[in-house]
Amino acid sequence: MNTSYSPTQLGWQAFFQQQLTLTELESSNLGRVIAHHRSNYLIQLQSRQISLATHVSLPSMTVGDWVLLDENYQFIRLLSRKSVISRKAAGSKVAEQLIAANIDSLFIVCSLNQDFNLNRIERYLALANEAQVEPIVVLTKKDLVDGWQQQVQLVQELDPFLTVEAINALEPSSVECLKAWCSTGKTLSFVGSSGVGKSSLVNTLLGCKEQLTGSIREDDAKGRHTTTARSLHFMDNGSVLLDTPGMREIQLADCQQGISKTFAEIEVLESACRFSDCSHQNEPGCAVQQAIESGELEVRRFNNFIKLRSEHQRNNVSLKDKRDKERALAKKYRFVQSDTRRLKKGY
Ligand SMILES: Nc1nc2c(ncn2[C@@H]2O[C@H](COP(=O)(O)OP(=O)(O)OP(=O)(O)O)[C@@H](O)[C@H]2O)c(=O)[nH]1
Ligand SMILES: [Zn+2]
Repeated sequence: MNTSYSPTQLGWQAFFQQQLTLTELESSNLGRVIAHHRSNYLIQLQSRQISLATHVSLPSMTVGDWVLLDENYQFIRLLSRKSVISRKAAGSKVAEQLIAANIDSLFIVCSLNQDFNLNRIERYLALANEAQVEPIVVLTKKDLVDGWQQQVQLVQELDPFLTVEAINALEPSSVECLKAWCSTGKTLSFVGSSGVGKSSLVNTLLGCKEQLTGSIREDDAKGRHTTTARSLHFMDNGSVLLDTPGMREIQLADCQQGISKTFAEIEVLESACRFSDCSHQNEPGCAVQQAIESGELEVRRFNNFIKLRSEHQRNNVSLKDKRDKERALAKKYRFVQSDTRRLKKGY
């Protein structure tokens, strides 16, 4: 690929510049991770792409990360992230999986037909709020649904300050409203279930067919997901789009602030309960139950809050336990290494 990009077109911002010395700025190469495959990372530099083989010595990286490379394109270090979206890895494995790094806004994509689900939107809002990136809820397939205005209203009721847009992802004039977030140097990411129209949206915004979409997937006899890896695309106006594959399971881990911010009004109610450890079931003086009875708080929203909070607590305990064990093991290795060195030197 011979296309040349300016640092700003790659999403370079003052936040990253501040992390470099003058010498590093003059003598090193800067690159952005644009794809993460099983055995390598694909790095976009200003005028070329390079492949960096995955290796235990490399930190865990994800699409959107900025890396510093020496003059021979050898890895020096990963730059501190402005934001990162992560989840607990799918399945029973206890690990955090990075989804996207250094993004400015997150498009939460949900279709207005069968996929429409307020609980799922709240889950994604918690992710965006944890990462402190601006969430924009994008409701697709407006052309296929009558009465979509009602669904827009339901999403808006989750938070009066939330931006909610209903669109037809296949129609350029319909996605025009999203261009306000696509300004030069900004990185946008998309999350949402498989088939909701993320790749279609990327294509319409880019004005081309860079991403294969579901209609092409339907020819795939194996029925595989169209988007198999996260990837970055560069828009002509200088913004960067980061597509993610549809995720069947987004379990929250390390997301306490995100959950608090998403359900702020419930936490305020909780603090007004008579008992500080109120379970909001049938205790006297429960402000949460009173709010549900008066219609001020929706039962669905309360149940989802309890569900996400307990899921988070469960995952966080296992993650913390894993990290503590890893730390203890690393300390043990360091001790054994220094002990061996000491014995070799004979003192
Ligand atoms: N009518 C209509 N069809 C849409 C719209 N958005 C997406 N589609 C269709 O829905 C199907 C799935 O769209 P994709 O863009 O592949 O969905 P995706 O979210 O990228 O799916 P994954 O790659 O599996 O994560 C395709 O056949 C699209 O043409 C829309 O707003 N209106
Ligand atoms: Zn209570």
